[in-house]
Amino acid sequence: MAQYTRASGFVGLITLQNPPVNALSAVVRQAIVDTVKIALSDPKVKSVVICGQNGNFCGGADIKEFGGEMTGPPLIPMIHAIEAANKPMVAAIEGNALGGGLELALGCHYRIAHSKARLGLPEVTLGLLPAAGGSQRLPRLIGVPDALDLITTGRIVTAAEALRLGIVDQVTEHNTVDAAVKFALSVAGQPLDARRISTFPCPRPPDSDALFEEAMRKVRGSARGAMAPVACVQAVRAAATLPYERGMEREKELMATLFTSGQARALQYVFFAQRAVGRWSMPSGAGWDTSKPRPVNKAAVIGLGTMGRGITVALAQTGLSVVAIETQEKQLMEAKQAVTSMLERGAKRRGAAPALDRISYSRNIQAVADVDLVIEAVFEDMALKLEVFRQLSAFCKPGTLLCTNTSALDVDELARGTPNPELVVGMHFFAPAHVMKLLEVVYGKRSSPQAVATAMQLGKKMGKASVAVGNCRGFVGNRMLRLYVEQAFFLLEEGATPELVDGALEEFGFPMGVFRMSDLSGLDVGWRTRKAAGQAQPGEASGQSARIRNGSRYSPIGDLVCEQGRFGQKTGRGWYQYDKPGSRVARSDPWLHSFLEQYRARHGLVARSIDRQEVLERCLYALVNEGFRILEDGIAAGPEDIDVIYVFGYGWPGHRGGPMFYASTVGLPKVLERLEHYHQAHPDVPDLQPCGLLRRLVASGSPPVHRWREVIKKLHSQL
Ligand SMILES: CCC/C=C/C(=O)SCCNC(=O)CCNC(=O)[C@H](O)C(C)(C)COP(=O)([O-])OP(=O)([O-])OC[C@H]1O[C@@H](n2cnc3c(N)ncnc32)[C@H](O)[C@@H]1OP(=O)([O-])[O-]
Repeated sequence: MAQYTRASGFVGLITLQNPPVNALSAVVRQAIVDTVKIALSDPKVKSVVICGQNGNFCGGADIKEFGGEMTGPPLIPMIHAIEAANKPMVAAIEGNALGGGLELALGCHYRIAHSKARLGLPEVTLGLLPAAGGSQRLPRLIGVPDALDLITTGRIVTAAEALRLGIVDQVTEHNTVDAAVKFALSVAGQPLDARRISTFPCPRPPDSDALFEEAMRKVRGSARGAMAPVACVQAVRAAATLPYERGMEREKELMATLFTSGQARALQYVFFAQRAVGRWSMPSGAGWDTSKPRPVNKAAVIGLGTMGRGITVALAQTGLSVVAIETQEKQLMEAKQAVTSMLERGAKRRGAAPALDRISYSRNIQAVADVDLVIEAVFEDMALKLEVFRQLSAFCKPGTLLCTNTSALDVDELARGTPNPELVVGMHFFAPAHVMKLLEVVYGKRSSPQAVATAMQLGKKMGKASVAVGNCRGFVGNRMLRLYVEQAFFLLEEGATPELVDGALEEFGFPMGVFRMSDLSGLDVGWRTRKAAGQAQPGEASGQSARIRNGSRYSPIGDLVCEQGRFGQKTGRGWYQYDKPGSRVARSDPWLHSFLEQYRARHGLVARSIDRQEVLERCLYALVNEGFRILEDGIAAGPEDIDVIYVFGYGWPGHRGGPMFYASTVGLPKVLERLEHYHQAHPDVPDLQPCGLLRRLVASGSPPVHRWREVIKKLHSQL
């Protein structure tokens, strides 16, 4: 709702009241319409201020209402009525003015913001565009290039930037509502014609056609099939080329297409999934609501390779004191230099001072003595990690949380090597750790809920999408990925090329297909793991046994490519060829194609024609099937956890909502039928056998994804 009061005798004060973010629900919109009417018809009121309660202006349209039938007064006429008012309307912006919230403010004649306010039109991140006039008013106010930037990216700006761009008229360090009331009194009675943004001509840059073409090329390149960024460019172009009313019609048409596209539904699911993973739970029932995190003011990072450096930067940027430890002098000096330049670059981008003095460097592990939490990021080697943990247990003060940054090692085994296993958790960061948004917080059998709560809270402070998951080989992300990559290898054996597989996956929306990604991250990483596990065997063995491990189909193709010294971009050769080592432009490699032909001939495999549909079904359904197994095993608490991991850590396109959401949109019966089909065709790949949970969900009528938790709970209670 919205409260109406009078301030300083002559100012009508409308306060939006819809905690926590004052979203514009039907009730709030109705209350705004009613209170604006009261204010405008009260002869004593000379001007009006609109603000939000609890220091938060407005988080935009109520996203929860998007799924249902539209009720209450629509936003567009409501904002028009505000703009058409014959008394000055002033927005007092504290906290957030986002989406419909900023559009409401743009309907006002003046905008006063607190210095800590954040403003933006993030609709594109929800698969939409600013369709309450935002796409038409913002370019008229700040010009086409800046409006294009903000609307197509959804970038949020600070009050200082908003002032520089001309979005707000004044920024205050003091009480924003008081400042706005004072301002409203000062402009009472002044003409308003020049303050109605919809009447402004849209400033047209001289080379606007080229500008829009460039903007379109840019969004098409990065959107990977997402419709909203393209529609945003089209809407801004309408603002620049059409009269306001026609522009509004275009905005409406474009919005209607997006609203019913399915992509918006997927992205909105991701928005709520991101929040749902914060309400984590462990199989014991302990969770976010029952476990209090310990305060963390000082942390240590052990091992300053690529991961350790990124983690150090991320911690320092969060405001923590960090002790960065590396035993070798040369590596320590190199790491210090790298961390300093990463912090300086980040600070320059944000226009802030680099947090250099928060970090102290040491070669001595005893420097951990007074820290609250340690993140160990040494080489992925169990014996080495066990030794580090033994030393940490000796030198840390009691109660220090011991976290291991590992992508695959057994957190329970590490915990068993310490006297306080309840203090041990995994923190699986993704490279580069100061950039990538995902963090898997891995709880072992003995990890205390408090330790998990502390790691989850630290992840949140670092701005990560943090997901609590159970301990198993590869945790959630890499455990599922193995099946996806394996299918891609099998497809090569059966007749596909890296170009075909990557093309299908990139068309689906991944930034890179399996093979381009593998070239980027280095083929040798997986090869080393497979050798350690006894899977990769040297030589060119042929015949059935060369492609079987533990009774299941195995493809040695990746191992053979590695034996040629082809490790990907860093060696200039991998699944593709590159101009020189380190180059990023992948080109088709005839060597690889003839290698595949020889390989098939040696193994008696006859290449068949494979289409993109099969590539998608084999790779994606195998991945999804493992996702169901992970849910069945209780490693992830719900489908949202898996989807957040894949969208934020593995390049899964957000407009497809994550693998589990995607499966629900394909239809679970279809996913089940295709898995059955492929399992029948490949009985030597047991992983293709549909998971019991998938069968159960189909048998219970394929409920929507938000109801899967009920089925999973029931399943676990019967075990
Ligand atoms: C014609 C249409 C044109 C206009 C379109 C739009 O405006 S589209 C909208 C454009 N606007 C945006 O895209 C802004 C979306 N919102 C945000 O980015 C952030 O919430 C924030 C920055 C406002 C606050 O961050 P923070 O870390 O302080 O808090 P938090 O993120 O944890 O959220 C707290 C709770 O509020 C909930 N909730 C939040 N917003 C909305 C909403 N609009 N609606 C409903 N609910 C919303 C959220 O789910 C959570 O609920 P839970 O889990 O407790 O049950």
